[in-house]
Amino acid sequence: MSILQVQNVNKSFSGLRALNNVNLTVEEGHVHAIIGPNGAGKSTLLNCFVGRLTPDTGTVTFNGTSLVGKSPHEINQVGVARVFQTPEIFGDLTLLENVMIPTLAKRDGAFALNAWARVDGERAVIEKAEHLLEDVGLADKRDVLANSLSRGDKRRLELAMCLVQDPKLLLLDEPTAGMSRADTNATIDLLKRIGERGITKIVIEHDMHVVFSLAHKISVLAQGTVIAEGKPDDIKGDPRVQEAYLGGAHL
Ligand SMILES: Nc1ncnc2c1ncn2[C@@H]1O[C@H](COP(=O)(O)OP(=O)(O)OP(=O)(O)O)[C@@H](O)[C@H]1O
Repeated sequence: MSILQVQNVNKSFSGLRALNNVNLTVEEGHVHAIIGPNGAGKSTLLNCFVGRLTPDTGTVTFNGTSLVGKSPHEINQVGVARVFQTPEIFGDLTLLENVMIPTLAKRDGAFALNAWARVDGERAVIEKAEHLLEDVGLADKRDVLANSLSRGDKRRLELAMCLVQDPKLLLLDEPTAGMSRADTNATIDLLKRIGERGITKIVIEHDMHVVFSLAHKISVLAQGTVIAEGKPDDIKGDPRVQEAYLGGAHL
């Protein structure tokens, strides 16, 4: 069953066609990778899914609900969460506080920081946040300020902040960018474990090791157009992809 349908999406920036009639279907529970060379339109497409951009034409439907014209907050409320290339965390709060914030925001609609007093009594919220920190391997740092984390840990923290919202669809924009090979492999394992919960994921990624380790299906964008789509093995051998993506090099 599909969870996200993208039909005939177009987006231009002052004459530049960033997305050209993009069609995409994401199956529930799958990891769907979107790959392509720099400037292919991957981030533009993701931004159309989360309400940061509105397509000029076309439809984006999540679980039967149109996302076009909805605000990022509204889209988040229907179950779509995004992990950014540059982690969006609160540096001067502890890890535990960081993970608690999205839960409170989701529950109250608008989060007010003076709500901390109330939060003290909220054992369930604290326990959920603690579990998530454990899941991403940061439990021992729960009372540390987020500013002091390494880049890899900041990304893990942001992932926990997304997961605490119980998203149905998780969008990951280059989740391993700038990571060492060891951190990259740890992130692959972590994302596989999250996969066991049945959360659907869309991953934009340049690292083919990550893509082929995780993806059930891959869509290849080049100059705003989907030039190929299929299972990892099909994509690996597709000459159009090798030509467009790596200038003829082998994936
Ligand atoms: N806000 C904007 N204003 C003008 N042009 C833009 C804007 N955002 C993206 N573009 C252009 O649209 C095209 C697609 O950009 P996009 O960032 O979506 O590509 P990408 O595939 O994500 O690239 P990368 O892998 O380098 O992140 C590029 O030519 C880019 O310069």
